[in-house]
Amino acid sequence: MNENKVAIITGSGQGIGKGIAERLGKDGFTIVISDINEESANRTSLELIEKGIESSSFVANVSKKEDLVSLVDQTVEKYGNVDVFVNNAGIDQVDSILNITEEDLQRIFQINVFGTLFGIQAAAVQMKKQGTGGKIINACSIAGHRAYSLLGAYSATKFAVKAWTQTAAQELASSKITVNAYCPGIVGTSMWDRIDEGMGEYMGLEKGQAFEKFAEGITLGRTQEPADVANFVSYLASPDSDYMTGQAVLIDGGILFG
Ligand SMILES: NC(=O)C1=CN([C@@H]2O[C@H](COP(=O)(O)OP(=O)(O)OC[C@H]3O[C@@H](n4cnc5c(N)ncnc54)[C@H](O)[C@@H]3O)[C@@H](O)[C@H]2O)C=CC1
Ligand SMILES: CC(=O)C(C)=O
Repeated sequence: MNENKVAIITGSGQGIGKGIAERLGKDGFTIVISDINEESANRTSLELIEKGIESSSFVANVSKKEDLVSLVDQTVEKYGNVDVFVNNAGIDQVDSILNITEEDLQRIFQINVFGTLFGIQAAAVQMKKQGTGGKIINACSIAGHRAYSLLGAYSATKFAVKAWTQTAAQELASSKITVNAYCPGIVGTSMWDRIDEGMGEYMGLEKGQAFEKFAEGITLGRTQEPADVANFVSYLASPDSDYMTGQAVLIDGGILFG
C-alpha cells in the first residue's frame, strides 16, 4: 500500500510530527522529514531509514514561503511527486491578553498561520500539476475549537488554521485534493513542557501542575502520545478519508464534545 507515494511532514524532527512520520512510514509512504532544526531532522530521518523506511530530510522554516516552495521542489527532484503534505510545525505562546506584544503576535502568526498557508500553497501547486489529487493535512488543536485563558494568541492562530482548512477544501476539491485538520488535546511533547512552565509562572504552580490540571478534564483518563494523533493522521492520508474534506477533527481523548 502507498508504494511510490510521498509524504512531507513539517516540524517532524520531534514530537507529534515525528510520530506522524513514523506512522506514515509504516503505512508505506516515502517520508520527507522537514524541520527548522537540521540536527533533529537528520536524526529522525536516519531513524526511519534504520527501520527500512525510505526517507530524506530537508531544512525549512515554515514562516518563509520560499523555504516551503523549495521543500516541495527538492522533494519532487528526488522522488518525483508529493501526495501528502502535513502542515504540522507550530509554536506555543503563554501570555495574558494584557501582556501579548505585537512582536510576540507577529512571531506566532508568522509560523502557525502564515506557515500553514504557505504549506497549503506550495503543496497545492504541485498536486495540481501532478493531476492525481492529494491530501493536505493541517495541525489544529482543541484550542482551535475553544480559546483558553493564557493561550489567547495560540488559540487565535489555531482558529485561523481551521479557516484555512475550510477555504482550501472548497477551492481545491475540483482538483481532487482534500484538506483536513487534526485537533489534539494534551500531548506530552516539549510544547507542553513550555506551556506548563509558562502557565506555572502566571498561576504560581509547581513544575508539572498546569499539565496535570489540564489533564484532569480528559474523559479517557490519560494524556496523549504522538502515536494517538498519528493513527488518525494515517486515516486522513489514506483513501479511506476520500469523502472527507474541510474538517478540523477533535482527537483529544474526550476533552471537548461536538
Ligand atoms: N503538544 C500538544 O499538546 C499539542 C500540539 N498541537 C500542535 O501540534 C503541532 C506539533 O506540536 P508538538 O509536536 O507538540 O510541538 P514540538 O514543539 O514538540 O515540536 C514542534 C516542531 O516544529 C519545529 N518548528 C518550530 N518552528 C518551526 C518553523 N518555523 N519551521 C519549521 N519547523 C519548526 C520544531 O523544531 C519542532 O521540531 C503544533 O502545530 C502544535 O500547535 C496541537 C494540539 C496539542
Ligand atoms: C498545545 C495545545 O494545543 C493545547 C491546547 O494543549
